[in-house]
Amino acid sequence: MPSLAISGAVMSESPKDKKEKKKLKNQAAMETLGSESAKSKKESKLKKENKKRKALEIDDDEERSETSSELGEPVNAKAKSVEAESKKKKKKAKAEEEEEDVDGGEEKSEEHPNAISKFRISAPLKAKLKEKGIESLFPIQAMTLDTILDGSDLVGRARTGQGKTLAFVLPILESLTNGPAKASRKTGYGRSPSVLVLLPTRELATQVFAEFEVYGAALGLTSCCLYGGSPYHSQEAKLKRGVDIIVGTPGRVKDHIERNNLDLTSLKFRVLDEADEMLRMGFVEDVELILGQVEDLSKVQTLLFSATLPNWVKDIATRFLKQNKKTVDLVGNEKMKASTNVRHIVIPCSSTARAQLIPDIIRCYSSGGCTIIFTETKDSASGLAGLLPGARALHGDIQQAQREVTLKGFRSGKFTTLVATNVAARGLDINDCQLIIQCEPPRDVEAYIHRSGRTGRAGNTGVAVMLFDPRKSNISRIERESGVKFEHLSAPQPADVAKAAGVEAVETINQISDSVIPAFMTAAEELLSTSGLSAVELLAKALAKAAGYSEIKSRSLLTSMENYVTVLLEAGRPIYTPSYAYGVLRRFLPEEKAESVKGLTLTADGRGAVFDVALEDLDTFLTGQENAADVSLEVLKALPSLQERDQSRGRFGSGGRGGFGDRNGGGGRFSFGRGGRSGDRRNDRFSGRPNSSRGRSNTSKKW
Ligand SMILES: Nc1ncnc2c1ncn2[C@@H]1O[C@H](COP(=O)(O)OP(=O)(O)OP(=O)(O)O)[C@@H](O)[C@H]1O
Repeated sequence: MPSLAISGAVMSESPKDKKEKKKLKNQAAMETLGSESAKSKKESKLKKENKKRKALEIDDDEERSETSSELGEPVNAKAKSVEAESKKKKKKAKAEEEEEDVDGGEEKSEEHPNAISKFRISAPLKAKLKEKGIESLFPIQAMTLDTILDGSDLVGRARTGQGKTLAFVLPILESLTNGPAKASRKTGYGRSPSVLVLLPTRELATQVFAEFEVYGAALGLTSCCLYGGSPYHSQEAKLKRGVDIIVGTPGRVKDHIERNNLDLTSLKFRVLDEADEMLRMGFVEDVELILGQVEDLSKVQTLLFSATLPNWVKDIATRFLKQNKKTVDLVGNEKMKASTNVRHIVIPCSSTARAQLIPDIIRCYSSGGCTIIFTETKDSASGLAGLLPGARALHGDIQQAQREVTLKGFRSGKFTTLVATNVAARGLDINDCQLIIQCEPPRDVEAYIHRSGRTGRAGNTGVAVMLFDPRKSNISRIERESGVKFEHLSAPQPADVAKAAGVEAVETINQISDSVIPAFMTAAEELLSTSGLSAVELLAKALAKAAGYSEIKSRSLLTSMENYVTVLLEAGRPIYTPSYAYGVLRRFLPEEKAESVKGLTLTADGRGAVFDVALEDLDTFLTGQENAADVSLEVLKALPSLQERDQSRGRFGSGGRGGFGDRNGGGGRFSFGRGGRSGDRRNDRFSGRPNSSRGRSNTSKKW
């Protein structure tokens, strides 16, 4: 089973790597000494380990049996047969281990099962991998390398951040220089490319291109990146000289074909990276045109990789990949589809409270690393970036040159908060990205998986926080479809955040030179004698100032708005509708006070309603309830389970009086929600299925 391999490789971290390095050193020393016995011992050990490694890889026979069926199904059938097979293999591996223990097994436990020394990777590439700190292959890489090198078409799926890029980069480079594609690939000045990699976004294209540049250079191969928004001239010049590998977005690649700059007739490899996204964006026709350029389909290998392969992608795989394609699916039918290295948190928050809340979330969850915030629209990305100190926006309306500057600045740590649309959701690999914040639930589960997967990469951990408005969002669908078990938390309370800030402020004070003391001594003494506060209290105030606090506000649990508190209303009988709850409030409050509550939502048990009350009105509410029979109001410390949007609709319909619309006409309460009341342009690309009728000019504007 795939999971066998996952556990082996993903866990490979520093202590083990140190051991591996030591082991490799030992091996090198043995070879230098020319010790025949050591050499033969090593060879026989390598043979055995190769066998074991093979046991972790896909089985050719099993794959053959699945090739004619559709993409989604083989995984099930395969899972069973692989499970039986893997039991056999486990037994066999155990026997081998015991055998090795007899003849010096102490070495065995130190070497990683997927150490790069064990793979068909040539010396220069191995050296480059080591230079980049890569000593062993990740499971998706280990399980696909031989298959690709041996010439098969392949569909590869692994969770975000598990190294899918190198899973195609390495075997392609090897095949072109030492493998089957070597003999027939074009060489020399003006050569047409051997490899085409298509991806959905410019940022991702640049990133994958960089990998080909680094590893391709080690083997003397050249690459070119083709994406829109950048001048044609330099791309044309490069193509004219001849390159081996093209990485690009469909629109610009198509443009170059139409301008006769690009000849794709003799490709050896075609890669569709994040194919589902590319097709969802409406690039189907472009992709078809591009893939259709190859003259002899039997001579080209097609590879398709993504962390998500929605069912409809199987049609695409059937159309573009050979019938006998192989499938390596490390997610398969496992419940959890999102990254397992990420803590998935949801916090209720109204759109109006986001800008106040997000800095505190960053303070509490970013561990000092960088944060990507996802918004649904370009306007809200720009708007939010403007409100958050030191943040920058990234979306499709920003000039390409500026997009590149922004991403470079973010990667290099010049600023630590990026506010982006889905343009940054796929594939981007940003070092030290600790926290993802989604301002509202995305429309589909794939977007959730990819966005949250911008953290917790390559075996690291991270946190993904999703804000949601319980009255408008349905997070249980995302939870169900992604297999994520959300941690339901309330917004960090300002007092808690301030405590954390106090610790930082102590550091700041400690760093101040003692030389300042004499100058401030007199003022300090005078303050102490006149303020009526103790020295510790005054010091606390000084720390607050150093941390940027002049007061501590309260924050509601429900909408996360400052200076509001969340209250539970019960009326001695079930509360079935919001209008009934408003009716109860009007029994003991003036009309305008009853109408002033924010975010009124029914509890999941149907016994009450929760809402936010302005701190200044709280007394009026609490005193008022005493005059109403059977009514109780309780200021909440934790939020109870609430009814979600669909639940309420299903039960009560959506159009009734006092429904979940904004009773105040959109002002102040959730006024930026899904209905687009704010006039904010919403990205319209998630139509759920690829829309071939949408033109490129249309789609290129979406983010
Ligand atoms: N064998 C390896 N050992 C250590 N690090 C690796 C290895 N392979 C890849 N990485 C690193 O893991 C990170 C994630 O890799 P990559 O971007 O290819 O993931 P991915 O599976 O394509 O993710 P996504 O689905 O989000 O696009 C990168 O920083 C990459 O350099």
